[in-house]
Amino acid sequence: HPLHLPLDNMSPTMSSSLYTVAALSGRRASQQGGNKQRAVVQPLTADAATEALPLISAPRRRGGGADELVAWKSIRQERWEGVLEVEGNLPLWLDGTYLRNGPGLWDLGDYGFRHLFDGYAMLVRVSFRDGHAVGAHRQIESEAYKAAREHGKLCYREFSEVPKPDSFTSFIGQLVSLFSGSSLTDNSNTGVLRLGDGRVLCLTESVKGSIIVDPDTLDTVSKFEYQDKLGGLIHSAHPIVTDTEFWTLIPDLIRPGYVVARMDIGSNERQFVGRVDCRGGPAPGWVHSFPVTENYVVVPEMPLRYCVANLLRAEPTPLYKFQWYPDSGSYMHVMCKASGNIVASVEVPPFMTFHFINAYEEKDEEGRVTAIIADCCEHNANTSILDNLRLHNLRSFTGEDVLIDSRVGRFRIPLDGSPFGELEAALDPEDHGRGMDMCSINPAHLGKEYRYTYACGAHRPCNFPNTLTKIDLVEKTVMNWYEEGAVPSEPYFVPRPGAVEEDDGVAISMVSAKDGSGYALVLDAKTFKEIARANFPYGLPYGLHCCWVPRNK
Ligand SMILES: CC1=C(/C=C/C(C)=C/C=C/C(C)=C/C=C/C=C(C)/C=C/C=O)C(C)(C)CCC1
Ligand SMILES: [Fe+2]
Repeated sequence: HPLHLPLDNMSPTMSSSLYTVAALSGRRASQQGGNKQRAVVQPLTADAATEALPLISAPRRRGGGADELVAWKSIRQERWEGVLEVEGNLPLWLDGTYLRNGPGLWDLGDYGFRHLFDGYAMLVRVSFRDGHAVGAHRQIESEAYKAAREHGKLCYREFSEVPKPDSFTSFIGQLVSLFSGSSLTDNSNTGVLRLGDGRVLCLTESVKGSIIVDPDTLDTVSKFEYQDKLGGLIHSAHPIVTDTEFWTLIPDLIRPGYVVARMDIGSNERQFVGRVDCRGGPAPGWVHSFPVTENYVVVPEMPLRYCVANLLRAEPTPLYKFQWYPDSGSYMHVMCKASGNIVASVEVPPFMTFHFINAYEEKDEEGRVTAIIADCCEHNANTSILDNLRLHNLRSFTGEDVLIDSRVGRFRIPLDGSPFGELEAALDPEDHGRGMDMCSINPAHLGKEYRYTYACGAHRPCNFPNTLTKIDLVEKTVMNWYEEGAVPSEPYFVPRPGAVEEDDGVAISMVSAKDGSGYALVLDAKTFKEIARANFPYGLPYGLHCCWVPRNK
């Protein structure tokens, strides 16, 4: 029988199973002897489903928005789990769990957040076995999310939102807590990765927003506490992770620069490797991600720099916590992993990137390293991409082509002491619709020469990347997947066990469809054709980064 869940993303034609978490109203909680809001897990019966109250009362502020895409709608049921209906044939070797993190809840009562990156983190899981799929989603229980749920208002400083002080004393308190880091969010809504020791870690750019989750139950297990003295309140949201190592970048806002640190897998102790001093000022450039090669760490310094004044501001500025300093220059630094020494520091044309794709060492005929090649999703040095990602803009597509152009930006950083590096498009950006972000590669090629990247591209006119694209960086050719009105997330490459060829595997993306439904799309990475889709019984909000947890590993 169809269940009437309080979930506006629910497809009316499908039934659902398993759990709901209902936040009890004050009335129900006090009947049970408590006076705070409490969440309980209960088996989902038809009765429970109709009785379950929305976690945070429904936002009415947006004025209906019947034609609003499900990709940009909050999910207000904390968790769900159930068997997914599969169309097509899932490969039998696909045995494990795909996890995707991202913002899932952008509303607190009648108050709607403004930016995509503000939403409270939600994990999506699709577990594949024997050609079947089980899906689930669950909110991450960060301190920021729990406090918002308990008090019905924002309590921590998010990407663009800042708690409103209710008195002068609390304003002073907030300033003090900003410097100590205690008011910074731990809303871990950006990445998810599997460490070589099996722990699954969710991340954002605050160090305290590093949270261990259980990949099966999606339980929030604990904070990932660094047991070292490196400090730092913020770090890159994309550490580089292999089976044995973890590399991270910590921007230093006091003495503008970056600390490069390395951690052994199995440990919680980062070790200082080296430091890069900024060549431009007044603060380090934003480092959402960075690339590595086999022997080097590449530290990007872009003119979109952290801005302490904007970090302190109560209202978001057009560039949020950042400021664009075109005269400060753009640089790429290269650090030797073994010694921590800087082996190159070159000036490059201005750039704007969130995501590095990969990097590798270019060698001459004698095998000497002559240059570092580093590829990224580059937004033509245009910071307006941040404005593209405001929820109002995402929710109001008028048919006008407003998505900022992007390309595969390829840096060449010479190691011969030359002062300048190059930045050029690695292929004609028209081939992927001048849209390019949310990339993945075959992890076996991390830091090494590689040929393929999978990403979101554009079918214009659009206001957001709306295709999936496979880019052959050697042949400079592209294959695209597109479905009208669909919003696909990062196509995550999962290699077939035992594969030899770089593109032998699948690319998995979660799609928020135009009709309000949602599904996990499985593309053959070689042909880039759909081989199966696993349908969720409700629409999924857009999400960010993914990882793969093989079974029994
Ligand atoms: C910047 C500070 C903070 C928070 C930073 C956060 C949450 C950054 C998140 C960045 C993301 C998710 C970037 C993703 C980009 C995606 C793109 C361009 C997608 C394109 C589509 O295909 C705090 C930690 C809150 C405070 C300190 C400063
Ligand atoms: Fe990212």
